[in-house]
Amino acid sequence: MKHIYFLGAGAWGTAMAMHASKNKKGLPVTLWSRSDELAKTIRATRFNQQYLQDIQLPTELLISSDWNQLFDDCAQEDLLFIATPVSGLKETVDHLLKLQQIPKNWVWLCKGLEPKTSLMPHQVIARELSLASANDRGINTAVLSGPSFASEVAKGMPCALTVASESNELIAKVQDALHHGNMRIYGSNDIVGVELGGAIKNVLAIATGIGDGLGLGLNARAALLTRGLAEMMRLMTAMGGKSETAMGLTGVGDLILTATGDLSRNRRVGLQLATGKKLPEILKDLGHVAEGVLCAQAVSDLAKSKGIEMPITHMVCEVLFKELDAATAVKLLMGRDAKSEA
Ligand SMILES: NC(=O)C1=CN([C@@H]2O[C@H](COP(=O)(O)OP(=O)(O)OC[C@H]3O[C@@H](n4cnc5c(N)ncnc54)[C@H](O)[C@@H]3O)[C@@H](O)[C@H]2O)C=CC1
Ligand SMILES: O=C(CO)COP(=O)(O)O
Repeated sequence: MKHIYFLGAGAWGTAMAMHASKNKKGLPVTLWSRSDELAKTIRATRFNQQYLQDIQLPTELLISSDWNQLFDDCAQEDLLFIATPVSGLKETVDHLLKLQQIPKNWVWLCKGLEPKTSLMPHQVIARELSLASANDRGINTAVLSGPSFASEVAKGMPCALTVASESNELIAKVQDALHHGNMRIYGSNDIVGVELGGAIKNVLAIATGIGDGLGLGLNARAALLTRGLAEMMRLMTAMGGKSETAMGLTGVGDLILTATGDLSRNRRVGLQLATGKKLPEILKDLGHVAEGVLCAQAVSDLAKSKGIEMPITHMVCEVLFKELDAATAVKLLMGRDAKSEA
């Protein structure tokens, strides 16, 4: 590996590129933005004020918006991180596959499902690779996830993440690139469990934000998180993931962080829904993606197609898309019939 690339200069791509640029081997790291203007501003000021306020970028981090020259000097064994939201995955992969020369190790950082198809990110990528007949281009893939607010990572605060892949070689490569300083990287082979944990915790963070915003109390919050975790585990195992993954960093770990930490965009959406503010206005003011809003329906549809009950997720969809008022949603959840906990 000679070079590390990050595609997508939002909060998370920027924070992770900053961390990677301090790698033990002194490998060059390039952060690519699709916006010429943002790339120019970051290069001139060393700040990405649009997505990561008041945090200075290290001088060694390279910034580019030149797609055509980005990989001119790349080697196949280089590491490429795709840091766009789920909505940018398809386009990014399609663009990559049109280039003559690209790194062959891809790791995505997004947390969600594709709307309408309910596909997990690894399935979206597999679909695009096979549509482009690119399966034989020897691309190795992995997902990196876990409890990690971008601003804390950008400030070098401690955090632990999980990389999941079928390739132990790629897991080791990602650990080599990122396991240093205040970041620990654990390995896993459970791609489905890791991806579903990341998507579902975002929906549950909206639910917890709603509950906290309505002032339902700490008992309610604990109940919501625990029953939400049960929903996560049910869908995960039905889709072939491991229940242990739900109990790890990318499951309960990220759920605790996102549902209870006010830095979470998804939680903030929930808090504002509880005040009666309308979704379009909330999203306009947020200035960032809230993946839980984009994937709640996809999670709910996937659960339905597998015959899995996810009442909290279903109620989040009703509040988000059917204008069900938040207090009524709570009443409906509390009014469900008594049942066994398992
Ligand atoms: N911000 C955080 O703390 C964390 C975010 N994530 C995940 O990482 C993903 C990205 O999140 P953020 O960077 O925080 O979002 P953000 O809203 O801060 O930035 C999104 C960035 O993606 C870019 N983008 C969107 N579509 C694109 C495309 N087709 N091609 C190239 N660039 C594109 C936008 O221009 C923008 O720069 C999300 O799935 C999120 O759930 C994961 C861990 C932590
Ligand atoms: O995924 C995250 C933390 O692990 C970020 O969560 P939000 O997108 O809700 O801010």
